[in-house]
Amino acid sequence: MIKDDMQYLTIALPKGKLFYLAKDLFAKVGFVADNLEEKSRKLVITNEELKLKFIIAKTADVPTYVEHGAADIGVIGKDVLMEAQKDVYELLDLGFGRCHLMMAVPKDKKRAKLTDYTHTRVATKFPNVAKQFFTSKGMQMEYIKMNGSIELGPIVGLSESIVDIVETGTTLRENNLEEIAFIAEASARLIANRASFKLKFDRISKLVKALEMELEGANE
Ligand SMILES: Nc1ncnc2c1ncn2[C@@H]1O[C@H](COP(=O)(O)OP(=O)(O)OP(=O)(O)O)[C@@H](O)[C@H]1O
Ligand SMILES: O=P(O)(O)OC[C@H]1O[C@H](OP(=O)(O)OP(=O)(O)O)[C@H](O)[C@@H]1O
Repeated sequence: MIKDDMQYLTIALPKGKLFYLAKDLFAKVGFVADNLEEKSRKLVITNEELKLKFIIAKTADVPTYVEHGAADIGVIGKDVLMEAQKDVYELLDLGFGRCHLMMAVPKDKKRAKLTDYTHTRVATKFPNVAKQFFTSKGMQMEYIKMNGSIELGPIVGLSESIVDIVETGTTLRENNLEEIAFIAEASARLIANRASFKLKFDRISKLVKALEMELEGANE
């Protein structure tokens, strides 16, 4: 059983926005499996011939699967990876899922400078990233962990600000919020389990090279 698993390469794909982008990129380098769909109720999809297993995972759990070796490699947004603080290798920037982490506040309650928000409440899905950012600015904050619709926080009086990702800026605009501090760029990354990277080095490094070539081709 253990020997058999050794031959397989297990890939964790996140449900949600990155799923089909990741699936399509893997398909371009020949990493495919029948019936690999985001909504599949079968959560492990195997291609026996290619010795591949795809795990369909909840976004925030991908770094956990990879850190523990339940998956050899995985695809995850840099934002979630920064927040998860897991001991994994980050192998490649896959270029899609581009967005950035930032702090935003209600337009009509904007304070003169960033440090004027010290000791206020910040609603976020990313408390670790937020804390690192505010600590680097010498600011102590109260963190309120949310799981979605973060922009609601200041509207309903739960917090004075948010830390979240922005892509087009539409959600901020539609909720009368304004970005006041940039925190970090994010995009999808290929990550690997540390032991798998050594034990399956040939296979993983060939995959990384193939993906790099594919991404370079797409950028030309
Ligand atoms: N506009 C965007 N909104 C959300 N995520 C984006 C956006 N643009 C790029 N991304 C990237 O896509 C990743 C996955 O987003 P998605 O909304 O599918 O996950 P999630 O919100 O964590 O999942 P869930 O809905 O299960 O909580 C993000 O972590 C981020 O890296
Ligand atoms: O700048 P925009 O293009 O408007 O995108 C940013 C929005 O997208 C994400 O939410 P998501 O769609 O993942 O829903 P969620 O609020 O449930 O996390 C993020 O949390 C913002 O709310």
